[in-house]
Amino acid sequence: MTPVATRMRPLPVQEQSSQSHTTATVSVDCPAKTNLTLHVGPTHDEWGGRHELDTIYCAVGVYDTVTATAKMPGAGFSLELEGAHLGDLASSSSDMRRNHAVLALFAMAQAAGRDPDVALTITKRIPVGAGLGGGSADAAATLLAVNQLWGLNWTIEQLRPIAATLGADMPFCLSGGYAQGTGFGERITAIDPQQLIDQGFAGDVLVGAYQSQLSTPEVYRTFDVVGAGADDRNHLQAAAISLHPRSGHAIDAAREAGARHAFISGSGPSVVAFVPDDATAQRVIEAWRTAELVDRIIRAKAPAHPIIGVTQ
Ligand SMILES: C[C@](O)(CO)[C@H](O)COP(=O)(O)OP(=O)(O)OC[C@H]1O[C@@H](n2ccc(N)nc2=O)[C@H](O)[C@@H]1O
Ligand SMILES: Nc1ncnc2c1ncn2[C@@H]1O[C@H](COP(=O)(O)OP(=O)(O)OP(=O)(O)O)[C@@H](O)[C@H]1O
Repeated sequence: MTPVATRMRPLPVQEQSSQSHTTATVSVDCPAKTNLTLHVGPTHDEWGGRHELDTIYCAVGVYDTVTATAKMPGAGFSLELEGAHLGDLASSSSDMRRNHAVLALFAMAQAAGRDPDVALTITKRIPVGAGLGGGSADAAATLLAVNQLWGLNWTIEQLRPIAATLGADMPFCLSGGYAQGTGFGERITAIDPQQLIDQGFAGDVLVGAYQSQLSTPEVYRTFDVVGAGADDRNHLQAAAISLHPRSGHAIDAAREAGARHAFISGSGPSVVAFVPDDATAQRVIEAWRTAELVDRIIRAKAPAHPIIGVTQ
């Protein structure tokens, strides 16, 4: 499919400069995330009603690219989105001021005491509303890019509290790899990867993606009613499958075709399958395609990490 470029509506409350003054451009490739385990506990009022989590995050090598370019002082910000699969971000009712990358830019501007005079471009490859943390990846990429663009040199540990104000997954997305998340998902602890690698949670991954999106709050609300399946490492899996049954069939097919692990990614509806070799990958792809159990298949590697590049 030919990629479409969507230029977002200009912000009415701020003057947009037609001539941006480029001092530097920083591009960050930020990977998607999945949850190798996701244990969901009770809700907490002090977290805005969010649930207590104990999760093992894993970054998966499907990357969005966020490019940040300095603009003239007072020029304000701009946002451009590119990509073949923009989901509800392509809708005319999508408000760019609510885009996670823009919220991240504003959070950095506030923390640094600066104006958000930055042009952002997001090349989206992570499916939207898919349980793959695409918005969180874009926010994390923006924090990393602006940190570099403004020469702040803040450490990841200094950036994490800013990321935590934006969402549960964002602190993890700053570093990628594997990590444990507790609290509402925002408290990140390093873990020894060897056991996960030995269990087959590394190497080749197939992502089964869908045109339809699932709303994360709706999946949590459904979980509150249906609970977790007896053997589910991801407590949101039964809720996501009840809302999107094709994902359940895709999990069954991937396991039958020899995937070492196949599960709902986060809040779904995407399915992630870890495969031990190329022959198994081909069998899973064939099974998914023949029965039309997914709409799109993305091949990737895990674990993955953000990549920061300064182009000027
Ligand atoms: C499903 C996961 O991706 C698993 O890592 C996360 O729990 C959700 O991550 P996220 O989208 O970054 O989450 P947030 O933006 O903080 O919250 C979105 C919504 O998800 C629900 N939510 C999220 C995190 C959490 N610990 N409990 C929740 O109930 C709430 O309805 C919340 O309003
Ligand atoms: N930069 C962004 N990329 C993707 N979605 C965004 C972005 N900014 C805002 N959103 C909105 O956030 C919603 C969730 O999108 P996202 O791709 O982050 O889903 P998700 O991975 O299922 O989220 P979660 O992290 O809650 O599991 C979408 O409805 C989308 O409109």
